[in-house]
This record gives sequence, structure tokens and C-alpha cells, in this order.
Amino acid sequence: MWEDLKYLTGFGNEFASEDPRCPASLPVGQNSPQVCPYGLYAEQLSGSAFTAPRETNRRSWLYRICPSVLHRPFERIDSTHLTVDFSAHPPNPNQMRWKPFDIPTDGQVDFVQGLRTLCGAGQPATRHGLAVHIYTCNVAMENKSMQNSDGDFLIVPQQGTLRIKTEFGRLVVAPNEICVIQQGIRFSIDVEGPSRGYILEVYDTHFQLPNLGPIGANGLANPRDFKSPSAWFEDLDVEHTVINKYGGRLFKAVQGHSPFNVVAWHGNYAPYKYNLADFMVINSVEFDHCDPSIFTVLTCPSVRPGVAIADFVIFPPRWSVTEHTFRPPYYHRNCMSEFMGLIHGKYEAKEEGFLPGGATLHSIMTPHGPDAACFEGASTAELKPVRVADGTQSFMFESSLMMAVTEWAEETCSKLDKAYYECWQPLKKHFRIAEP
Ligand SMILES: O=C(O)Cc1cc(O)ccc1O
Ligand SMILES: [Fe+2]
Repeated sequence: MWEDLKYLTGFGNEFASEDPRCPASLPVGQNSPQVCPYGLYAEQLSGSAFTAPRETNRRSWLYRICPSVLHRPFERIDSTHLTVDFSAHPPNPNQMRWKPFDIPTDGQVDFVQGLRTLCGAGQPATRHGLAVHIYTCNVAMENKSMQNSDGDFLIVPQQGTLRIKTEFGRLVVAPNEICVIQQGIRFSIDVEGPSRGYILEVYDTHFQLPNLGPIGANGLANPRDFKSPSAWFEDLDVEHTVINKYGGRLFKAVQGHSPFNVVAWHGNYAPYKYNLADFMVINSVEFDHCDPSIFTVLTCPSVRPGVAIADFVIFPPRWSVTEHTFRPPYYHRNCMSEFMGLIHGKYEAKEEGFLPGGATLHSIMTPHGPDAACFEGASTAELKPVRVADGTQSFMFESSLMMAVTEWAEETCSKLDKAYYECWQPLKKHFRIAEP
């Protein structure tokens, strides 16, 4: 059943979907009939203020067997490894690199139990900021779902395909694909084995496609390649626990039915997935190294034009053809924070030490760039056309905010590579003044 899922295609469309077992379950011509088809309850899920302008207005109407309000009270549960308190741990401007995060091998850990906050800035309470989390897990969320009241999750699986039930239907998301599950949408994740990945959480607003400017009407991530689930329900009267991430803390509420009981829905607020292999890569074909903004898949804009709360940027396989050019990334200091992860393969600027399932963080104005081996190699390489990053995929979460790392990231996880700075220490002085 999970193998032949049918998706609805297009980014941000006004979709309409009915589970085929219940034809004509969507009300016609109105959202709230006195009695809904099949005796369903109508429920609106608002992902923007009612009064948001049309371009950014997001809401969906769900027609469900029981309304979401049918649950027992929320109670606090342990959430020590998740935080939104980014001032709890002192800031650290050093270049940081983490070895791959361990996937639990003893004991059963599901997606919610395996969430760890690595870094972030801002606060969900004031609807401003972001967080980066790692998930590691090995079992399904059994009769358990999650809703994130704090913001949207952009999930980047690195190992293990995820089978995700949502209120809108089901999604299968494999490594090299990503998915976005927006604020408030309930989901439950099953895994095929030991699984690991990265999460970018944004509090301000939803992800958008970047503008294309002179690129024209096509290119980068094309809207048609985004896939949303089609309606699917289970009519299960079982004890089910809803986990609510609210203000950075976890709460649980028990109810007597599955929340995946939406028979039909319509609207433009729905989760989606995207295959990174569908990205149409644009780059320099003559000289110099373009800024990585050319590889932006999705952006969560701030109120300042062109300045993102978070950009999701990939470094996809591509041809490198530039002439008389130092082809790898340039050395730089940036007014933005750069968090990077590696899905598979090697990253061109650092072939050693940065491993799949690991991460790096180069904070605001922290100097970084190619390691010494990369510099020497690329300065002398023959500049013929070559494939870069074939069979590899790395990505960056870039933010205009100053992210602080958590105590878990800097101490508890024991994955921080204290020797990272050494990769630049062999950089030699090549300066010479020409003989007259
Ligand atoms: O630091 C990095 O590795 C990411 C990066 C890549 C690139 O091609 C140009 C700038 C940049 O920050
Ligand atoms: Fe950088």
C-alpha cells in the first residue's frame, strides 16, 4: 500500500482530495454544510492569520470522522533534549564540526524520542527564529502522532526511508528527498530500520520558492515537482497519544481514536515532499564561483527584502567548467550563519572529516573555506570540465540569525570534533614579490 501512493503535484496549489473509498465526501459549493457527506465533521486548519494577504494566506478544510478537539487534557512529558532557550548555553563563535550522530542500537527509540536540538535562535512564542534538530530512531511511532505548534519542520532524511502518515494522507520520504510538515499538522513516522536525519524548524512563516529574477520562468526547484499526499483515512478506535511540541516543550494528550481520520480535504495548507534529484542546477559556465544562493531550494523570508530567516540550499551533483578560476568555495566570512549536513558522499571543500550524518556550523562572521588539501589541489588542477559531487549530496541551512548551539550539541553528544580547526593549519604562505 505504501508502494503505490498517489501524490498531488504542485507547490502551494489549491488542492482537493477525497479518499477513493468515499466518493463525493467533499462538500460542494461550501465549506460548512449543516450536515457533511458521510456524517463527517468539518474542521479548518489555519496556517496563516485569517487576514493574511492572498499570496501568503494558507488554510485547509478537513472532513474527518471525529474532530481534533475530542481528546483528554495535554500533560507535560519529558523533553530535556529539545529546547527553545538559546541563551541557556554561552555563544561560541568557533568553527564547529560534528562526527556522525549515533543511531541508537540498543533499545527502541521512535522519531519523537530521538529528537535533539543542536542549535537555533529566537523564540516560537514571539513567532521569530529557527532551530536545527537531529533525529535518530529505529522504531515506528506506535499509536502516537506529533504536532508541532511552534513552527514548520523541514525534514532531511540522511539514512533510512520514512513512511509518514499525516492528516492529509501518506508520504514516503527517502534519503535525497525532503519533506515539509507545517505547524500544527499531525503526523506519525514509521521507519524501515535505523534512521537519521536533520530538521530545520522555522517559527516566523512558511517556506516559499525563491524568486528566479533573470533566470526566467523555469529552473532551480520547479513547482510541479513538489508532491503532497492525497486523502487517506484509517477508522481506528484505539488509544492514541498526540504529542504536542508547544513552546519548545512536549505535551501528550490521549484520545480514543486515530487522528488520521480525514476522509477528504481541500485547501493550500498541506505537507509536501521534494526529490533533490529534480533540482535544475544553474551555475557559472565561464569564470568565477557563484554564491551558493544559486542552489536555494526553499526559503523562509524575513521582513527584510532578500534576507532569509532560513534558506535550504543544496550542493547537487553538477558539471564544473569554469576557466582560470579557483573552483571550490572561496574563503569567506559571512553575516549569516551556515549550518551544513551531508546526506551521502563527500563535500568538495572538505573531503576528509565531514562525514554523512555529521554536521558543521560556521557562525556569523566566523572565517571558513576549503581545507588545506583542497586549496593546494584546486590551485594546481587542470581546468577541464569535471563532474563535481557525483553521487554526493550535501546541504546548508543558512540563516540571518545568530544561532547558539545547545549544551547537548557542544558537550553531551560527544560528537564535536575538537580538532576541526587543524584542517586549515597547514595552509601555507604563497606570497612572493616578483623579482624586478
Ligand atoms: O561554506 C561553505 O562550504 C558553503 C559555501 C559554499 C559555497 O560554494 C560558497 C559559499 C559558501 O558559504
Ligand atoms: Fe560558507
